[in-house]
Amino acid sequence: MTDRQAKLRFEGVHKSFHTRRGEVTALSPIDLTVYQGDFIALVGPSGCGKSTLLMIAAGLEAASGGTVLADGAPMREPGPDRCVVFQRFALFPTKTVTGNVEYGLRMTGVPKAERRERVRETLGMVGLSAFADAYPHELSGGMQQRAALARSIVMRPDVLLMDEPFGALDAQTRIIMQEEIARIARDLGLTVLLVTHSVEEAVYLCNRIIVLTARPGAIKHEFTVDDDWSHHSVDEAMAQPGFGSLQRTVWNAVREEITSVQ
Ligand SMILES: Nc1ncnc2c1ncn2[C@@H]1O[C@H](COP(=O)(O)OP(=O)(O)OP(=O)(O)O)[C@@H](O)[C@H]1O
Repeated sequence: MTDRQAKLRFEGVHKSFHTRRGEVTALSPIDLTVYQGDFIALVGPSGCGKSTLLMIAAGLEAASGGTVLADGAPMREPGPDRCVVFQRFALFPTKTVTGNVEYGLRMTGVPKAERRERVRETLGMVGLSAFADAYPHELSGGMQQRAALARSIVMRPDVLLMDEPFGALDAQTRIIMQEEIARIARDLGLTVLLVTHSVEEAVYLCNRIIVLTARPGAIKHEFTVDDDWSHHSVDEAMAQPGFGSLQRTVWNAVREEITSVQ
């Protein structure tokens, strides 16, 4: 039991797609509660429904059944309380970094002076202050992903949904971004649901790791991460014996599912 507030709750949520080749069941009924301050990873074999669950949480995909509750109320559509960061940066190419980051605030009617202040503060947080007037094509991949992250966190979402957010980045940039999202999540007290293929990333960033079975995805096992590794740098954390042993345990659970369909 916990007295932390439930920000997002999946109750018997399942999903099938009707395709030309017949019905594809992506998700078996999922029961999962995301509490305030959780940093949860969804890991599992390719095609097990991780992104589908995230899209349902975002309101960008409809569940075939079950209920999703956002802050206790049934949720049916996208809202500024649940922002998504995708693997591909998805910035507006014709808007500057400032224009991109302030877009959601503008759409929700935040007055100009407050918008400018919040954008300034957020760009500082993600290390992009010097690039406020740059256009996406003038930025590196890592900087574009910082801008995409800024565009989400400027909204102070109840739940930040991230789908392989560092998957398109080079290995070095990825490590730096992992350390930065850990710091930002801590500073802002964010609640995060993260889809990742990297068990290492999950152990480093998360307090809960949900392993899904091969498709149709069901919850196979939930691991609790007792140590907050994200206070260390990634290389320091990985050097600790407890980190490696949890990483191996989680990976074995994922591997079991991958090999079950081979
Ligand atoms: N729009 C769609 N129409 C038809 N089938 C879909 C659609 N979206 C997803 N699927 C199917 O649902 C299943 C789950 O897909 P999903 O992308 O959620 O998996 P995933 O675990 O995120 O995969 P990966 O790790 O490879 O990104 C797959 O079999 C996929 O082909």
